[in-house]
Parts: sequence; C-alpha cells; structure tokens
Amino acid sequence: MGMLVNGVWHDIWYDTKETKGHFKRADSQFRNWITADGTPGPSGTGGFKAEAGRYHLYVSLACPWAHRTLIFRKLKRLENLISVSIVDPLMLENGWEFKGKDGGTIDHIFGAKALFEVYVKADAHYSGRVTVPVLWDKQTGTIVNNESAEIIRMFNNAFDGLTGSKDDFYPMDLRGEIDALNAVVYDTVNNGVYKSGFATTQEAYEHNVHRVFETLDMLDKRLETSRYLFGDRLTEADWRLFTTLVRFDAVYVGHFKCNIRRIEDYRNLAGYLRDLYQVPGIAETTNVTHIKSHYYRSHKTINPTGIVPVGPDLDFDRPHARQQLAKAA
Ligand SMILES: N[C@@H](CCC(=O)N[C@@H](CS)C(=O)NCC(=O)O)C(=O)O
Repeated sequence: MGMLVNGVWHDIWYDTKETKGHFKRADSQFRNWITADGTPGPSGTGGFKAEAGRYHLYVSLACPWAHRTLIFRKLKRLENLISVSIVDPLMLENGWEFKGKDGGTIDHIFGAKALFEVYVKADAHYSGRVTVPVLWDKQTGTIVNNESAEIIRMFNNAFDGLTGSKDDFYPMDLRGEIDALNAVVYDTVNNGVYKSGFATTQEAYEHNVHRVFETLDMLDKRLETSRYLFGDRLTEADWRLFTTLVRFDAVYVGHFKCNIRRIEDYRNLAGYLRDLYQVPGIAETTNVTHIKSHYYRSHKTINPTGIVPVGPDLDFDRPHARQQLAKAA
C-alpha cells in the first residue's frame, strides 16, 4: 500500500491521525469522459470519442469500485470493444501489481510490473493514490478517467452507436431519484464499510458501523415490495449496491467488523443479492477468491497474520423467487 508523490512511489498507509481515527477517501483526479462524438462530457476536456479497440480498463476483481465497471462492460456488450488487464489480488508495498497468474493478468498495454507505472505514464508528476479502476486511452496515451461512478455512466451510453445496445441503467425520468439514493448508499454503505473497517478509534468505528446498518435496514424494507430499488427497472443504483452486498458476508462482516447482521439475515436483501448475481454474465464478473484474498492479506494493520478465513459457505445460485414481486408491481 502506498502512493505517488510527484511521480515517485512511497510505501505509506492511510493517515487517520488528523481526522480523529476517521478514514477519508481522496477524490479521483482523472475526470475526462468518453462520449459518442468526442465532445467534452460533464467534466474535463473532449477528444475521447467512443471507438472500438481504443480504450483499456485496468481493474482488480477484488475491488467493489472496479467491479462496477466490469459489470457495465459486460451488460453493455463492450467486451470486444474495451480490453482489460486484471491486477493481482494482493496490494502490498508496491500497491497493485501485475502477476499474470491465478485469475490476474499481465499489463497488456505496457507489461508494467505495478499499476503506479501506468499512472506515471499518464502524468510524470502525479501525486496521489494509485487506484483501480483506470480507463486508459491507447491513442493519446493517457488516463481518461479513474472514477468508477463516471466510467459506468460513459459505458451506459457512449458506445451505444457501436454496440446497438438499448439498455439504459440511468434513465432520464429516474436520474434525480437515482442520484439521491446513490448519495446515501455511497456514503453509508459502499464507503461506509471502509469507514468502519479502516477506523482507528472505537468512536469512529461505532459511528460508521451503525450508519451502515441503518441504511441496510431501510433498503431491506424498500425491497419488501419492490424487486429492484426502482420497481421492476434495473438501474445503476442496483449495480452500485450489488458490488458491496456481494462482498459483505465474505469480508465486511469479519474483516471490517460490520457484524451487526449478515446479508443472509435480511429477508429481502438476501434474495435481492441472489437475483442480481443471477443476471446473465454477472457471476463471471464476481471472483470471491480474489475478494477474500485481497482484503485479508493486503490490510496488514487490520489482519497482521494474513490468514484468510475458510468460510462462510456462500451460494448465490439458490432460487430467489423475486420474479413474483415484478408481477405484483
Ligand atoms: N472513487 C474511486 C475509488 C477507487 C478505489 O479506492 N479503489 C481501491 C481498491 S477497492 C484502490 O485502488 N485503493 C488503492 C489505494 O487507495 O491506494 C472509484 O470509485 O473509482
């Protein structure tokens, strides 16, 4: 674990001294957008036109943020248009590395040993964390964007003219409501589990872990009568929640101490999670071995022995019976 300072790698862990034990996630720095015609998107500059074979995605199969982008690449039929490199699950003194084994790949673009080398190629003076996902432009030789929330929005429609896909996970009439729910789920669930797990004071941990479960309880109620978060329409809000839920019982309950309840204990969230997992293509994007091995072996301050628990027994293929709700709605 570490970061780049003016293009030079330093092996340092998150500093929580100035925030009374609270973990604060830094903002992503590359914020350009791929658009259908290359005009600028909501932030950054233009020049990134949707083209087959031009872009490359760097991901970790362990990372919930990167997982979002793999899901959208799959659902929006972008696999033949956008290539992928997969880092090794262990993130230690060199940060994310390419090992080319056990489900990870080499760096298909540069043959780099570590992801920080790719950041330095984009900006020789980059200072900041070296995170996945990274969306790379082979044509201009730079990082287009390293913020998953924005990458999935690009994938949702920028390439539709090339793929013919009509699926829209951010429909115009729901945008306001999706944004509002995303904000709560991001703060208290997606990032909430990290704020609980990376807390270094009892107070910071307790504050955040209660908020995780307040939101999960609220979502469980919402899903009592609704198949997905917005009725029978699958939206990006569901996929953003999914990548945290699918990791929850395997790592967040134990490793991040989010153990008030398990997802399996929730009447509706448990079936909802299986429903999403069983959407064609999604199981292929989910790698529980990478997930467990990354968290338990990379965060030495939380789990110094690096021992990976054997359980729990997870079976996301069990029936979920949530189709009934869609009919009732
Ligand atoms: N806001 C970013 C967060 C990405 C992120 O924090 N990824 C983690 C892996 S789950 C990472 O690469 N961390 C490395 C580090 O912080 O040094 C996004 O959603 O794309």
